Amino acid sequence: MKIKVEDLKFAYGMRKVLNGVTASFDEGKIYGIVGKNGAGKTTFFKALTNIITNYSGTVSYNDENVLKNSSVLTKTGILLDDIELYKSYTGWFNLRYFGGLRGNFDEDLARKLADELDLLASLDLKVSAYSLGMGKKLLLLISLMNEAEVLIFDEPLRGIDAKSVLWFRQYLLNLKQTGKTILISSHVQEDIEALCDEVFVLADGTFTEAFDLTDTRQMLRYKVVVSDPSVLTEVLKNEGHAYEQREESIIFEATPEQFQTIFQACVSRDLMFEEIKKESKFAEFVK
Ligand SMILES: Nc1ncnc2c1ncn2[C@@H]1O[C@H](COP(=O)(O)OP(=O)(O)OP(=O)(O)O)[C@@H](O)[C@H]1O
Repeated sequence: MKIKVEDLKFAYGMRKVLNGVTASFDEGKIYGIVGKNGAGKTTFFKALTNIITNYSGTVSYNDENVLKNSSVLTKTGILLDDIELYKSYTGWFNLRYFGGLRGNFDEDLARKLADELDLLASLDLKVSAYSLGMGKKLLLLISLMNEAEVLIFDEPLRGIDAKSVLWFRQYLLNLKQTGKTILISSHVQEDIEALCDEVFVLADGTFTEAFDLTDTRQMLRYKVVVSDPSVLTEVLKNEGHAYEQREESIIFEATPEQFQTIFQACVSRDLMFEEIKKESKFAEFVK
């Protein structure tokens, strides 16, 4: 399903949070929404899913306005941090209740995924006895229960163990292959890099930057330590790259192809690279 957002504006009282967000999200892709604490990522997701409705602008799924036809949301799975589970009931109760709210509940699928997430045995316990990570895994399972066409995850991997993070990443990449539309917010650069095709930066109420992570010509930020910085800085100058020297490191921007040219020019002058770190430029907006 294609999601289209036009000029979305929303305020909590006097506090403007979304101030004219326009974007569209296609099938078969994973989108990252990043931004500082309080930038409005959760609020944006709530507006996409009718948890917040008193906004101006439009949100449509396959050209159906969600405010006018909320039934399109039966095809949406959402994980938000602040969904209140029934703590005095078991994991199974919560899974069947919330997982089944929007349609058929597939007990076999629930059991299979719970097993893969090492949560199966704990589903018989009351949620009040869950650790933070177990609660998060239960929320993850709930969001995956209704075979949604659109999946929206607010910080889905915060607090869960490394094995489950890898499991969940692979699960999402498989879902993407089946044509789902997936949005995810995260403060973890590796999760965004491993999962997302495109990244939008939310700041001051709008998307201020967008990065296409599938573009092999994207500019990366390199941070390197070399045996003789003067050789590298000379090569960078010759190749027309600005750079910054910070303690031991030299920092500059280049595409992977440009980096190869710089690297070869340096190596042919016997320069040793002691450390090479690279990161996508979006990384500065994630933390
Ligand atoms: N129910 C609420 N009532 C009033 N203000 C709220 C409410 N929920 C959020 N806000 C405010 O709206 C702003 C955006 O919050 P939101 O939770 O959407 O940000 P976020 O980008 O998801 O942040 P984080 O990265 O910390 O999760 C913040 O200033 C927050 O204090």
